[in-house]
Amino acid sequence: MPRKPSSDRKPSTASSPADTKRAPTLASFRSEIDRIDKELITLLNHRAEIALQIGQLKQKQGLEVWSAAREDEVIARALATSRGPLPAETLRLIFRELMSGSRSLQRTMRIACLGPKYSYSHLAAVAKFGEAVEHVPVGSIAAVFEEVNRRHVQFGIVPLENSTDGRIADTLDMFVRLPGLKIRAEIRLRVHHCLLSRSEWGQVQRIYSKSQALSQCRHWIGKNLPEARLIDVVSTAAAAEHAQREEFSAAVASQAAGVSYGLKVLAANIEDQPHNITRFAVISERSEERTGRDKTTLMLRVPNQPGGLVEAISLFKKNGINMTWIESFPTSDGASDSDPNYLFFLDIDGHADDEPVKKTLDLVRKKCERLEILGSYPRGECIES
Ligand SMILES: C=C(O[C@@H]1C=C(C(=O)O)C=C[C@H]1O)C(=O)O
Repeated sequence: MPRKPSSDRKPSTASSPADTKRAPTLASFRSEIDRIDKELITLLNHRAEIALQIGQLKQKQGLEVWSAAREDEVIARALATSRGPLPAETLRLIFRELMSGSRSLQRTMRIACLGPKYSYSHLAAVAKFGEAVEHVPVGSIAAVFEEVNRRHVQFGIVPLENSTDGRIADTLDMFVRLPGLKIRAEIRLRVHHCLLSRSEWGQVQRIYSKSQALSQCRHWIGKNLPEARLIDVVSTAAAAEHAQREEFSAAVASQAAGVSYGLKVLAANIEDQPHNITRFAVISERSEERTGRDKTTLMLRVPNQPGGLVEAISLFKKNGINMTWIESFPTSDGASDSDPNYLFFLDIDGHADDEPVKKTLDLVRKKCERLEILGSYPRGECIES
């Protein structure tokens, strides 16, 4: 049985420093904080016990412990309820870890991402799942998909697209290869790059990073370090490792990677566009339930003939369904030497179980040679890295 919340006692005002005739002292303020902390701990544990019971119920019903939709709702409500003075970001972090810790009482979730730790994929994983999970850094985006597919982990984090630099081909390619994996949630992470090094600015001869990060900073680098050699490595965190090992080299990576590898921040916020957002997908074996504020990602191939694409996607317009993303992706799927083929990746508003979306997808399917629903999931808010 869950314990009753500590007591019905209202936050005591009688004993508050303001009501005593004497001026409040440091000691009296601190004893008030000690009393509040005690109540908070009782309430936090009471909350965790209830979450544990919800987890047991879910297990009986064959549901998963983690619910992206519910966690978004809890955080949104906490932020809407708060009248300050705590910053919204602080509250968000507190609730994120509270839910992460509650989940871990039932099972340690394993989350794969492109590593090493402190890559942006890892930061996105922490932003979504908190710290009380086992982060499993792997060597490539393909390996993230494979880890989920082999059930070595429950979830994987993969980048889909960046607002400055466009789609991430390695991710789209893996959806072509393993279309059975579903997008379960999205994470929109505001990415701020730093130039990190153990050497001084004037000594930097080589800059390591992932190709997308170098591309997002290319004007800044061209202007400020025009002579440096740019070297593409598997991830931004791997770049920080190089910069730690080698003198006269630098990395473009997150500030957190700089702290972790003991590097100096030679310059911060070096991304060319201040609005630099990477959209990550949480992939798993199943889709998320409806929330009423969902989107759906599709992968389709249309006949290679005049109007093939228009005939399929005009059905969204006809049925009042908003399309928010489209990417064409060359593929060997269904292609021959004389007849190259393209797959299209699309995002539409709504959940595949919403009646109007379902009906429209049935019509779209008839116009396609192939249509995969890669997942329906709640629209993600933008989170700071
Ligand atoms: C308790 C639940 O399970 C998990 C824990 C949550 C929490 O601590 O509030 C919220 C969503 C789930 O990820 C639930 O679904 O309500």
